[in-house]
Amino acid sequence: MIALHTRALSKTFKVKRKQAGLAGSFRALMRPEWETKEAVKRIDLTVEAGETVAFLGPNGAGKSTTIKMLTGIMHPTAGEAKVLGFVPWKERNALAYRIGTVFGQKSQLWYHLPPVDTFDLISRIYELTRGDYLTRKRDLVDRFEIGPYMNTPVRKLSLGERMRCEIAASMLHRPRLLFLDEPTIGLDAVVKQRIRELIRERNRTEGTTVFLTSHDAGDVEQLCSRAVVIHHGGILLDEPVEKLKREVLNRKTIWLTLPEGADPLELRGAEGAEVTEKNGRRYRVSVDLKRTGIEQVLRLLIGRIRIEDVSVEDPPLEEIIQHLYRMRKPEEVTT
Ligand SMILES: Nc1ncnc2c1ncn2[C@@H]1O[C@H](COP(=O)(O)OP(=O)(O)OP(=O)(O)O)[C@@H](O)[C@H]1O
Repeated sequence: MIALHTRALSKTFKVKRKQAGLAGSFRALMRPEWETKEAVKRIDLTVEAGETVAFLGPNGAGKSTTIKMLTGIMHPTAGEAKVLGFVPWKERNALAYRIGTVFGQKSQLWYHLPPVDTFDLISRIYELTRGDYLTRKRDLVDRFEIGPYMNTPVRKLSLGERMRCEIAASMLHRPRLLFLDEPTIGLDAVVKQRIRELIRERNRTEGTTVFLTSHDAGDVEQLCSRAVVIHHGGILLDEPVEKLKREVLNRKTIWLTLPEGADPLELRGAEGAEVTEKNGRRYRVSVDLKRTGIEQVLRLLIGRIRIEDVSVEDPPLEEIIQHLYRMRKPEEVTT
C-alpha cells in the first residue's frame, strides 16, 4: 500500500530582488523588483506504508517546503501529491486525523501546562473515546517512560524529557504516517539513542510509516531504511541506507583527550585509522570502517596509551551530502 505519492511536485516563491547599498534598499522599497525562487522542483516520490524514509539535504534544499506541502500547510505551485489517499492541501483536516507531526524546534505541548493536559486536549481534538484514550495513554507513558514527567509543567522539563513527551503525544491518535522534522536536535547521545529506539519500535509494532528530516547522520543510519537526498529543490539520490552506509557512511571520528605529557606517536599504527587533527591535548582520529571497526581501534589505542576522555562521532551530514553531490554526474541531478 502506498502511504505517500508525489508527481512533479513544485513550489516557487516570489521574492524581492536585493539591491546593493542604501539607495538600492530605498529603490527596492519604492519600486520592488521581483524574482522567482524555485524551492522545490518537480519532485517524484513514492513511499510505501511501513517504510522509514530519511529526507535529507543541506540548509535551504527544500525539505521544509516539501513537508509543508505534504502536510497540507502550503499549496504547491504545480504538481500533485496524495498522502494516505488525500490531497493534503485540499483535505487537510481529514489528513490531520491520520498523520502525526513532530517539529524538533517547535513544541506542540502547552509550555506552562503539564504534558497530561495536552494529552487530554489532543484526545478530544481527535475524538478518542475515553476508554481508548486511557489505554493508549497508559501504553505510551510506559513505553516512553514518561510517567514522572506527565504532571510537571513543560517549561520545567529538560529537552530530552520534553521530546519524549512530544513524540508520545504525536502518536496518541495512532497516526499511520509520522512526519518528524529534526526530532533529535540538541539532545545528548544517550537520549538521541533512546528516541531513535522508540520511533523504530513504533514502526515495527504498529507499522507506522516514518518520514524524517535530520542533519544527524546517526538518525539516518539507525532509524531509516531508505534515504532521499534533495539538493537545490531536486532529488539528488534515492537509495537504501545500507547502500549509503557502504558507499559514504563509512567513516567515523574518534576524539581523544590525552593526559599531559603523553606521547601522541603512540596513536599511530592502528590499521584504518589516522590522526587528522590536533587541538591542544585533543586529537581527532578518522576511522575507515571499510578497513576496521571502531571497537578494534579503541581497544588497540586504550591498550597502548593512557586516555583521559573519548567520544565517537558520525561525520556531519553536510559533508556526506557534498561528497554525494561530487560523486554524481551533473546530468544525474534534477536541476
Ligand atoms: N516563504 C518563503 N518565501 C520565500 N522563500 C522561501 C520561503 N520559504 C522557503 N523559501 C526558500 O526556499 C528554499 C528552500 O527552503 P526550505 O525551508 O524548504 O529549506 P530546508 O531544506 O528545509 O532548509 P533547512 O535545513 O535550513 O531548514 C530556501 O532558499 C528558502 O530561502
